[in-house]
Amino acid sequence: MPVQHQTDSIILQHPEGASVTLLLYGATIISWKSPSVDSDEIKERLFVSSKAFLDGSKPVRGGIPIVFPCFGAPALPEHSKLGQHGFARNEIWKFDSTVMDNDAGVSVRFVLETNPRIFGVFEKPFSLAYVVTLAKHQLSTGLHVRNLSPSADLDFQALLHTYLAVPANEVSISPLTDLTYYDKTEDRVKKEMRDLVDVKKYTDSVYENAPLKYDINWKDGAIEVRAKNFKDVVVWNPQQEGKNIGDMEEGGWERYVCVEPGYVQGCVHLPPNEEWFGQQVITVHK
Ligand SMILES: O=P(O)(O)OC[C@H]1O[C@H](O)[C@H](O)[C@@H](O)[C@@H]1O
Repeated sequence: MPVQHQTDSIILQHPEGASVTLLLYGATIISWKSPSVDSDEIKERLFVSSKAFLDGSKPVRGGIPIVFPCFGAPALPEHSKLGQHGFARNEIWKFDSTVMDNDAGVSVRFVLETNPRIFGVFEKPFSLAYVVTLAKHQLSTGLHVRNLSPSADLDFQALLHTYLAVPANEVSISPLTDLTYYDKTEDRVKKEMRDLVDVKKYTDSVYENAPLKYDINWKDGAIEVRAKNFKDVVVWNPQQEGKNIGDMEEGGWERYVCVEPGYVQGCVHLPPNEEWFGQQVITVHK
């Protein structure tokens, strides 16, 4: 069965070996396995900490949590009751439909609508849909945000917090040269001078108006991330600071880099009754 329904998760299975496991909690993808281009060996492509909570008691430390409607601590007055990274990553989403199921791939759609708990912290009428598409070497994740208000804008930030399983001390991310970024580790704005960005030291960088296509390379691997409408990208690896993260496994920071396409500098002002779509497409090249 290409789409398997478990009590609290959905498993997608591609005929040529790729698979995805998604928790309904947060619509968080917690596993993406894919063959390499030059071999049929199936590898896990996402990092999830062995200390992550997968029981819905806390956002998952790894995989692809969805950040909405604020990134980091809330900045807008109407977001003031929200926690870090908003509520989408810690609400239970509903499976909506299988969008596609053929030899090219399998695609499923999830939805999140408001509920009394969300309404208590965020009164704006909205609906979210998340479309996950699995192909042999590719995972696409698209977030649709609909403003259900007939009269007021919906202001939000959104981001896909992707933990790529890579050797962090070898990996490079490019092209980010000449971009302006906010270095959260130093609380200041900088210009990126490096052609190849690494995460050998504690890195928490928010690149603004980024090129929407990123090459993530290391000795034995190559992954490309493309984005649509997520104009910014965050590169995060805590290095030894990871010891202060309760649900991070010891040394986990050596096994991933977060490359997070998002709209997080400023926010989307979505007019009444309109829809916005942001997407990332991750392709395994090696
Ligand atoms: O610990 P979390 O709430 O999951 O956030 C994890 C990280 O998310 C983003 O990458 C932010 O830029 C970081 O500042 C933050 O530490």
